Formats: sequence, structure tokens, C-alpha cells
Amino acid sequence: MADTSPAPAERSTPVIAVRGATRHYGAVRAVDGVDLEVAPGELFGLIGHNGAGKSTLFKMMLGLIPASAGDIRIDGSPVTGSGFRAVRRKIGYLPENVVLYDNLTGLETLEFFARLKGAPASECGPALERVGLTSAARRRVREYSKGMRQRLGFAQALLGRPRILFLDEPTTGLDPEAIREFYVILRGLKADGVTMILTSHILAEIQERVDRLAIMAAGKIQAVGTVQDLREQMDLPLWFRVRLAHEDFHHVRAVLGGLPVLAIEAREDHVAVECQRESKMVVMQALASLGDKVLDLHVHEPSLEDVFFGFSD
Ligand SMILES: Nc1ncnc2c1ncn2[C@@H]1O[C@H](COP(=O)(O)OP(=O)(O)OP(=O)(O)O)[C@@H](O)[C@H]1O
Repeated sequence: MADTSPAPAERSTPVIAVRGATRHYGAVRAVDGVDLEVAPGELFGLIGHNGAGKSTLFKMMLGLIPASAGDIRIDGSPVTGSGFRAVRRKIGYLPENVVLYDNLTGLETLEFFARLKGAPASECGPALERVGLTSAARRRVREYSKGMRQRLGFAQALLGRPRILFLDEPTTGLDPEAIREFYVILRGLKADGVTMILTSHILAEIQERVDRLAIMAAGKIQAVGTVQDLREQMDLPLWFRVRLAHEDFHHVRAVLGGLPVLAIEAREDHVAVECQRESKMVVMQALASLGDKVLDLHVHEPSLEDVFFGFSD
């Protein structure tokens, strides 16, 4: 069969390409030799403790803070060069602390940002609708809740139909329903081919939603890949939750005897069996051999939080 996959050069041309990016503030290495690539249409997550360097890296990637060293290109254009002006028009940015004017209404706020960006005013109403603020469009921002302000900030980032979105902690202050709606919007943007990079502290929230992510600590990228890649790199153990028909815990012990398990523990209504990833199938087969003595079997993979603490501590 003919290979219809893109040529390597085409496939590997990143929208965001960061090489050796460094930013020092006196003795503080806020960003320290970062290499990072984000592919076209990718939804990429950047996670890290407070002070890890995420916001500084974001601002460097946007050309808002000059790098002490390194090379940063967006859509092939260096962020410090004159050619970046044209690229900037394709970018939407939601800063960590979006500055809003309390005396303006939501609609006036967007009209103000639209003028700054050179985007048509006709986009403002639909942008407010997209983030669920239509009914609050004529209320002053001073009356907005934290979550409403955050949605308004997101709406301004969408003005000008950006092809690349930088979202710094976009879900701060949003309730669970608003977070879900926010990711529905991101999925729609992704379907349109928009490239996105976002930061978050809520690991459970981004674990199922980003294509790839990077863990940043002390200004450096500690690990990058899919959540599954990171689990494998970390080589954290996984565990089985085994629910038995009767309390015949000794059957589990017997069937696992001699196998490379790390722990077997009887808990309230189940038995927990811990093993390394490479032993997963042999342990599973042994447990399955118990037949109808087993009522239920569940495999628990390490969460992104487990992985994160493994890499960033
Ligand atoms: N203008 C500045 N002057 C001096 N130090 C700075 C400046 N901006 C950032 N830093 C330092 O750089 C480091 C990285 O900060 P940064 O805001 O990028 O982290 P972050 O990962 O975005 O943190 P958070 O999750 O808390 O937003 C911190 O030690 C911070 O104190």
C-alpha cells in the first residue's frame, strides 16, 4: 500500500519552536535552557509548581520578554524579528492576570480589545456568546464574578480568529461546568486546526485533555510527552483493585506466588495488588485464572499527579 503520511520535513515543522531559551533575573534562572516544540493543531499543556517559569516562558514565546539566550520561533518567525508583527496577528493570548477596566461593560471591553488587535467589532458579540456571557454583555466588569472576568479574558483572546492560542491558567476561577464548557470550546478550535498551549495547576483537569504536555521545574523542562509517555518514563508502579466473591484472600496470594508483585494488601472490600508495568500482563493473567472467584478487576494507572511529583520534586 502507498504511504500517504506526510514527508518527515512537513510533519516535523513545529508552530512553536524553542531552543535553549534562557531568562535570568539576577541570580534567578526563571527559564533555563528550555527546548520545546508544539506541532500544528496540537493542544499542549505546560505544568509546574508556582515559580517554575511557565509565565516567563509564555511571555518569551510571545516576544514580550527578551530572552537572555536562545532562539524562539513562532510559525518559523523569530519572536524578536520585524517579521513577527505579521505572525502576532495570528496569536491570541490570555495572560495569567488579564487587565480589565472595571468601568467598561463586557461588550465595550471586547470592542476595546478588538480595536487594539485590528479585529472587526462584529466579532465581539459572537465571542461573548461563545464564552457564555451574552446576558452580561451590558453589565460593567466591576460587577463580574472572578469566573466571568476569566471568561471575558478568554473571549478577548479569541478575537481576530487566532491560529495559535497561548492560555496562561485559563481555568482559574471557573466552576466545574465552566471548565467543561471551556474544553468543549478548545476541542472546537482544535478541530479547526488551531494550535494551543496552556498552563494549569489542575493536573486531573488537563490529564485527559491535552495531546502532550511538558513538566517544568526550576526553569527547566523535566519531561515532555503524552501522559502515557511520562508514566512510562517515570516507570511508576500500577495496581490492581481485585474484588473477590468471598473473602478468600489466600487464593490471590497463592496464585501470585513467585510472580514479581510489589505488594498484596487486603482492604475493606477489595485486594490491592501492586506491580511494575512490565509485570502487568503476567499478574493480570494470574488474577484472571481465579475465574469466578473474582467479581471485578480494575487496573489503576499512576495519575498525572503521581507522575508530576515524581518529576518535579
Ligand atoms: N520581573 C521579574 N523580576 C524578577 N524575578 C522574576 C520576574 N518575573 C519572574 N521572576 C521569577 O522567575 C521565576 C519564575 O516565575 P514565573 O512567574 O515564570 O513562574 P510560574 O511558573 O508562571 O509561576 P506561577 O505558577 O506561580 O504563576 C520565579 O522565581 C519568579 O520570582
